Amino acid sequence: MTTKPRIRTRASATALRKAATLIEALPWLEEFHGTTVVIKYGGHAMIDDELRLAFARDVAFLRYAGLRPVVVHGGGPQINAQLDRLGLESTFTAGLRVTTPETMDVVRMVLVGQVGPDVVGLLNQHGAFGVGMSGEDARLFTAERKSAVVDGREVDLGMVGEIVDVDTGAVRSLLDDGRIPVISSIARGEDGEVYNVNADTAAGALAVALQAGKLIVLTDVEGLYSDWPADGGSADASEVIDQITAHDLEKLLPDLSAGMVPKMEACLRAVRGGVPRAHVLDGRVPHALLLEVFTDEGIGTMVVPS
Ligand SMILES: Nc1ncnc2c1ncn2[C@@H]1O[C@H](COP(=O)(O)OP(=O)(O)O)[C@@H](O)[C@H]1O
Ligand SMILES: CC(=O)N[C@@H](CCC(=O)OP(=O)(O)O)C(=O)O
Repeated sequence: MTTKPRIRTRASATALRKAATLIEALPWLEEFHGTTVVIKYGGHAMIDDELRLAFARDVAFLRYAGLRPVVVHGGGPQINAQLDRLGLESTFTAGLRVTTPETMDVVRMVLVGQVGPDVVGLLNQHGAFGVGMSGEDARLFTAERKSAVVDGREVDLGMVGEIVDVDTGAVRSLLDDGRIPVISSIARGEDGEVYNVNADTAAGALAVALQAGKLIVLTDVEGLYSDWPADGGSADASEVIDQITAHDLEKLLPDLSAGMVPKMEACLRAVRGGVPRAHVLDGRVPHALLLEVFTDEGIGTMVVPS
């Protein structure tokens, strides 16, 4: 007895929805194919195991989709934990860690020896992509000592650096080779000293030097709130700004508080330096990166040129 071949004439509603989601990504795939995207990875998304796996999948997805992702990682909470174990205090001024030479050793050890390799390991579950680099390697970042101005007074921050030069040679070689550079925000000075650079700042400087198509900063809030801390004390009472021009952001900067300052400064620096779009996204949302890059709505706050 012969059996008739089964012909499927109708796709299920679920299958059609899946196809619609995939096809929604087509214009974005066309636009961003070959584009360099600098991603600052930090905050809560780095601590939660599920979110770490989702982040690695997203970055691998971007790479397989033909983009050129570069990851600059933070690690503030991990540095705090290590300092705590060693009985050393964590002190911040204007959102930056006051860095004694002793603290600098810990910062370097945690970022280059622990957090960076952890991110590389996650990415490499999806292919031989992740290559860790410190900003000291191949002269990626050159820094000068930076101080902060608080209430009109200059305050010494110790070994905190401000990036004055970026040599993108090694990062470009890795990208051309199909790798995903994973960068720790440590820099060497012309004076031979090692400096601690805020990771948001480092990501912004790198995005400009690479003339990236996007800078994406992942953090632990939905984006830039118009009113912080919100009236009523809860983030729910405040609205997320979905888009802001560099001009308007510059006016807003003096009113922002500590954690958001280096992020929004990095976005401003990137956009003013020729990066067409900079985003602050909620790293607590699984697959926030994919939602931003490949869907029509986008999420978080987008900074655009004036
Ligand atoms: N206007 C604002 N909108 C959103 N968050 C803000 C704002 N001002 C200050 N913040 C604070 O900035 C924090 C993000 O900075 P930070 O803690 O340094 O993040 P990360 O660890 O991701 O680098 C938020 O969790 C929030 O507490
Ligand atoms: C100068 C300065 O503050 N450097 C940061 C570098 C790490 C970082 O920026 O980590 P997050 O992005 O997780 O905050 C620090 O020592 O904590």
